[in-house]
Amino acid sequence: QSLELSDFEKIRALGHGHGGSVFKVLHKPTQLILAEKTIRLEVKKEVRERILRELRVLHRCSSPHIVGFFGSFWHEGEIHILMEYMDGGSLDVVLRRVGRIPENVIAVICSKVVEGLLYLHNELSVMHRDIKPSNILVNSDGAVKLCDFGVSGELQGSLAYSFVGTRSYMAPERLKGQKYTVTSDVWSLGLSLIELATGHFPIPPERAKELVPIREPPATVEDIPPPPQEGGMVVFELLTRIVEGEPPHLPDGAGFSPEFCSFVEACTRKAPEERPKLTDLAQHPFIADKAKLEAVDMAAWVKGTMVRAVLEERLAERERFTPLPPTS
Ligand SMILES: O=C(NOCCO)c1ccn2cncc2c1Nc1ccc(C2CC2)cc1F
Ligand SMILES: [Mg+2]
Repeated sequence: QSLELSDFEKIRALGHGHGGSVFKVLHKPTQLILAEKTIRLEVKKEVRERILRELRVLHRCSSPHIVGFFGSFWHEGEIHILMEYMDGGSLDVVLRRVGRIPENVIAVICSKVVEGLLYLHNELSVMHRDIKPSNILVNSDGAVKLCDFGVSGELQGSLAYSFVGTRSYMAPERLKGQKYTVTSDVWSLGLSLIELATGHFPIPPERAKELVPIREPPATVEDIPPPPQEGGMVVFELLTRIVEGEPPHLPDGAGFSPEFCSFVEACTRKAPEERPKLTDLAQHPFIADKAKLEAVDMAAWVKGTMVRAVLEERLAERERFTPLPPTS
């Protein structure tokens, strides 16, 4: 196999999700800094082979809105997936640092996520199946990219039963066991946008809670507030509310533009057939005005959210690559 476990040197842990851990690693032969995700799966040999074969499709995947793929291999019951390192991290962590994200920045994020979903649909014929802030990554070049999408049906199937946690971005039709369509990703996008804009997961509608103030990023990683206690609302009550309750929406009187409110309202319609298709979304006024989007300095905004420690780490890496001026 082209990738060898021994060629990778762990630099630091980037996160631990349900079923998976991600490390920042150095690939010694190429000196590339990558992110290595490991997922423990006890599956038969032919299932392991099929997952690797299905992931190989990712080598043909090249889009500015999809996290790069460098290969994958099995080792002692764990699959290792090597991908592009995104130094700005995932939006769930960025959100905890800054409280909530300004609407003009959300419009840029939303536009790139829709383009990424269109790429997955048109080029790979796959739906994402797990759109949420933690699967949208940003970097200090101002890029916004998708990861953890269902490119391998086998891996998707093997992970299906590991869904835990009290927050579900799943569309009502999916919670009712009906078939998952690309507009289910649109529902999840709508929920994610409300969370980015208000700083709260939108179900149950927390009328009492004011908007989380937009904060300056903390000085060090330790100052990042912990994730909301997992023991939130009882899961069943939450899922019932999603299936039977009114759809979530942006709070009125909070200064969100009519275009933003209209975009979110369309995404979170309960009936999947009433939700816009990705091509309709791409032309929605909230994200169709490219000049408005280009006016946002995304690179500067992401840098502003990165704790100093990570920025210093990044500069050190850059020095490693910048050739020293020739000695005179
Ligand atoms: O990681 C996942 N869920 O996260 C939960 C486990 O922490 C999942 C799930 C289903 N999947 C079905 N096929 C792949 C994956 C997949 N991982 C994954 C997908 C795409 C990439 C592209 C290179 C960017 C990297 C990935 F790691
Ligand atoms: Mg993830």
